[in-house]
Amino acid sequence: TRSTRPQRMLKAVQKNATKGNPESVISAIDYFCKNSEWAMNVGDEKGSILDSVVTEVNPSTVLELGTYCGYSTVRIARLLSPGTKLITLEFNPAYATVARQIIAYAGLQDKVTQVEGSSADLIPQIKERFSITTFDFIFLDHWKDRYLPDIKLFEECGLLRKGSVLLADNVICPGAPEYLEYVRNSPRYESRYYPAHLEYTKVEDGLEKSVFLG
Ligand SMILES: CCNc1ncnc2c1ncn2[C@@H]1O[C@H](/C=C/CNC(=O)c2cc(-c3ccc(F)cc3)cc(O)c2O)[C@@H](O)[C@H]1O
Ligand SMILES: [Mg+2]
Repeated sequence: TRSTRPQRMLKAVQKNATKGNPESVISAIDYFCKNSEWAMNVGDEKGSILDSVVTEVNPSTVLELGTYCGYSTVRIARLLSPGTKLITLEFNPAYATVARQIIAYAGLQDKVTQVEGSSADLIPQIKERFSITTFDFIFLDHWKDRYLPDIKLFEECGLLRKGSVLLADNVICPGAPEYLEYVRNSPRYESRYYPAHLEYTKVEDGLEKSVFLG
């Protein structure tokens, strides 16, 4: 049977990137998406904004919702201080399998805890399963209509502390209007929009950074 796009992306990484070199893995995926097949990775332009926010926060505890093929997982994990781990949630086993191989090719498997399942089920289990009290940094890039319910779940489960930073992809395209309305109007968040473009296109998109105020 025909391969899937994630499988073709993995092949491109194995062919064009250098094992153990995260930068080359990122470049290989961006090259594949620009020259062969578009895919919904955060991409290089928004990825650079992601890098700058991660570097600024220098988090000890990180959560990513929506691993997909692991592109943003690699971008984040390569910037983490030694001993820091990132938890990434993905409920599609086929995507999780590709991501595992791409993260391993980058040599970052020791900095990443991949968890297979839905954020709705997993978020309430995180404290206990991973002995986490709160997250310093959360990257939201899963189903756009799940951003709002999941941020409310973070609040309910006590996973946010004063200063926790949430960064959401695609707040313009495809868009997350209810999420934006919430974080921009809630007195419990300080929000800022980073304008950019939809990955590998000229279409307007951007990232929303929201700091939990406690
Ligand atoms: C039930 C919600 N909980 C979840 N828990 C765990 N993993 C989840 C969850 N939702 C979705 N996922 C996974 O996250 C990924 C989904 C991401 C959804 N992203 C998008 O739809 C998206 C879509 C676009 C886009 C933009 C313009 C277009 F014309 C076409 C597509 C661009 C992006 O950057 C995107 O992130 C998949 O790997 C999916 O299996
Ligand atoms: Mg996205």
